[in-house]
Amino acid sequence: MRRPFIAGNWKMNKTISEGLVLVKELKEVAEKTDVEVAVCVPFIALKDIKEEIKDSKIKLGAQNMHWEESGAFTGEISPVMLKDIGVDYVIIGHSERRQYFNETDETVNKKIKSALKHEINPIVCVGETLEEREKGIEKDIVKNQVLKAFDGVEKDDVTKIVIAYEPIWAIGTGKTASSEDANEMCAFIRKTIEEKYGIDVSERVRIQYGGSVKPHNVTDIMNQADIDGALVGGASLKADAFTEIVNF
Ligand SMILES: O=C[C@H](O)COP(=O)(O)O
Repeated sequence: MRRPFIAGNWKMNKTISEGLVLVKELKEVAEKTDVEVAVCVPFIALKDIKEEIKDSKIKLGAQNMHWEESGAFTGEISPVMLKDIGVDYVIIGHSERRQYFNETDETVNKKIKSALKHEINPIVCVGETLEEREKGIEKDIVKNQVLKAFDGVEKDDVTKIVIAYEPIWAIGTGKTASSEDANEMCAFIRKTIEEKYGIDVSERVRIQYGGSVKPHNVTDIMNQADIDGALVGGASLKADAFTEIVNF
């Protein structure tokens, strides 16, 4: 019922020409699978990558955006600009943006509502730090992030949003949450959505896991009942590894 969704987040990697080489190699796997496949690429590569994948099944994502449509915001990119290129998804509130660029629950919420207004599907990231998990407050943290992210979001829009649960301690570290722990949190996120919007919505919203997803652990992760996909960092930079992940 929920279509599996594997998205690669290239982060600040790949020149345009390197990115073009990679997506050319991914077209075939996207063609042959029922899994939805997206690449979330640096802003400057969006247009060229779009041109390369326009006749393929690969979807295009950005990694951030401003919530305003235009204005004096030096260095920022607006939803109007992303839509003009034909972007399908935008990652919002990635932990690296929260940690290094002062992204807050409030800006995440503004960005989500703006993306929806411009018909770009948000992939909203939530997740706890290691310290928070060790204190046993990880569910409180994640619930709070989810509720603040969805504040004011209309029921009809909820399933346009993909939620990515990314425990911060698992990102780029080689440590993955056990698939059971990851599923437990994804089920908890789904419950949080159910409490706010009802089960008809919560059963349809897609929840990804992110954090050191690799070819060797993806099957186990994707076999979990409440995990509908993966947001893949490091392993999305190599065609063979990402292809194996998509073919979990
Ligand atoms: O957005 C992707 C996540 O931050 C995971 O990155 P990673 O697969 O390199 O751990």
